[in-house]
Amino acid sequence: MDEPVLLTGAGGRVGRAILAGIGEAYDWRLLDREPLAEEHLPSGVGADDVVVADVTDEEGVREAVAGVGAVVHLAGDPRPNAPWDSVLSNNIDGTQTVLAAAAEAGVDRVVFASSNHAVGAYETDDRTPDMYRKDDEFRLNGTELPRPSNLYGVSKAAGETLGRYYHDHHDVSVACVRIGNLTKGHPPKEYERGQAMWLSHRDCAHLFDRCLRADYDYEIVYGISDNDRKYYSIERARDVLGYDPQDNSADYTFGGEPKGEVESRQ
Ligand SMILES: NC(=O)C1=CN([C@@H]2O[C@H](COP(=O)(O)OP(=O)(O)OC[C@H]3O[C@@H](n4cnc5c(N)ncnc54)[C@H](O)[C@@H]3O)[C@@H](O)[C@H]2O)C=CC1
Ligand SMILES: O=C1O[C@H](COP(=O)(O)O)[C@@H](O)[C@H](O)[C@H]1O
Repeated sequence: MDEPVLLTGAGGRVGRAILAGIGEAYDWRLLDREPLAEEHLPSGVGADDVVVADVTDEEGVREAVAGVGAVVHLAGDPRPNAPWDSVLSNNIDGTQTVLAAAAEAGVDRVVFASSNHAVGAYETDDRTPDMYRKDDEFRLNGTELPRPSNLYGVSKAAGETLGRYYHDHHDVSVACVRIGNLTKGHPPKEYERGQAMWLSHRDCAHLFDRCLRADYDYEIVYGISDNDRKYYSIERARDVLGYDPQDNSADYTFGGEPKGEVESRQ
């Protein structure tokens, strides 16, 4: 891609994982409401490429999207227990502001950080904990209706629907990635749900890279590694985006140690 890619929420966990993996592959414009630490900037990204703005600030966002070819929209309140006023402003209003500015500027594609919490209520008492385990065959594939776990999940479902609207009415390609649990270095420790939806840092960067390169119209995909324990299908991400994850929480003990290291000590 010749034009810059705008990354919102660049200073956060997901933003840093993306920049660590594919920071050198694109010409970036980075936006966050907090100033970004210089050590997290990829080489080639200077002060002129960094925008300190809130995604609810229409004018600031309009300036940030001017001339970009794509937007990766991560900025928002990531807390599953976030209160309504925060998700309404940061997640719903912020996402609408970003999508509207992108559509107005003629940006080709927007990649939206959705969440497992948009569908968390599929994890019913009668399905859990079996659905978190390797031999259980229950799968969500992205075609199901949202069933949010919480108001944060409602805001993510709203972001997906806003993406649908801006795709249908303004021809923006939109990929919504229902991210599982991004954890660096190892799957979440002693947490079955987290191990079923682990997204490693390298698979995260690769998945967003595919979202920036593949051709699609409107997609909802799950963003998890190729975990044995999965209850989210990654087939759509493989087929449409060419996602080819390298990591699997089954390669680690329940406590998060690489199995190879444990075996070599025995
Ligand atoms: N980390 C994870 O495992 C998951 C993350 N996600 C989603 O991915 C996105 C990024 O999450 P994380 O990096 O984990 O969160 P984070 O809190 O580490 O990073 C979010 C970044 O966005 C910025 N930000 C927040 N509200 C903003 C606003 N109104 N305007 C401008 N900047 C703002 C913050 O300053 C921060 O740098 C979020 O939308 C979150 O809901 C979804 C599922 C799982
Ligand atoms: O959307 C998100 O989901 C992950 C996983 O949820 P959890 O309730 O199992 O921890 C969460 O860690 C992350 O903060 C959130 O943005």
